Amino acid sequence: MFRIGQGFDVHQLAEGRPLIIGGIEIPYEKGLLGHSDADVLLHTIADACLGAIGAGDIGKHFPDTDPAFKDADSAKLLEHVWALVREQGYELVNADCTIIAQKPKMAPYIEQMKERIAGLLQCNPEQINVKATTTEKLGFTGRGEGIASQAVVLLSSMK
Ligand SMILES: Nc1ccn([C@@H]2O[C@H](COP(=O)(O)O)[C@@H](O)[C@H]2O)c(=O)n1
Ligand SMILES: C[C@@]1(CO)OP(=O)(O)OP(=O)(O)OC[C@H]1O
Repeated sequence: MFRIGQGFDVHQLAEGRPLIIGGIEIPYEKGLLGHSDADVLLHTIADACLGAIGAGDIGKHFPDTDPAFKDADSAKLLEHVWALVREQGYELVNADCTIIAQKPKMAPYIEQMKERIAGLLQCNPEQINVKATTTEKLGFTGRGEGIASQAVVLLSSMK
């Protein structure tokens, strides 16, 4: 049996924060603001996984009102979500993700992100695709006010 899920997330860019996307720290003048480390890409993958198993969203599992998740490492949150997926007997077919950011250039970091995500989802980097696009300077992403991300995951049942 196959199950599909999708995720979408946005975080604001702010000074004085590290920019962490896909579990990788990217050198940049600003970072993403959130209750956690605000890793917008890992959040969308977690949401897509939760969607695929019909388990709600990351806000339900890791409320932003809970001090336990203040400055949380999103890689740990995704590992927890992935354990739920595995408990239900699913494995990853593939994940396809898009980072929507005017700046900085993501291309130099894409391979590292794929490897990090594959490690978290216990699969091969070939099963993970990460893309990036600008919005041609249009909208909040185009003005550099924030970064968005979306992801689709396909799971298959091992039963
Ligand atoms: N933050 C970004 C945005 C884009 N890229 C790469 O540039 C290509 C062209 O982007 P357009 O928005 O002009 O289509 C895109 O396909 C990515 O390869 C990037 O690395 N980082
Ligand atoms: C990850 C959590 C929890 O620390 O907080 P944020 O980093 O603010 O992220 P968001 O995508 O807004 O929602 C999920 C959260 O509850």
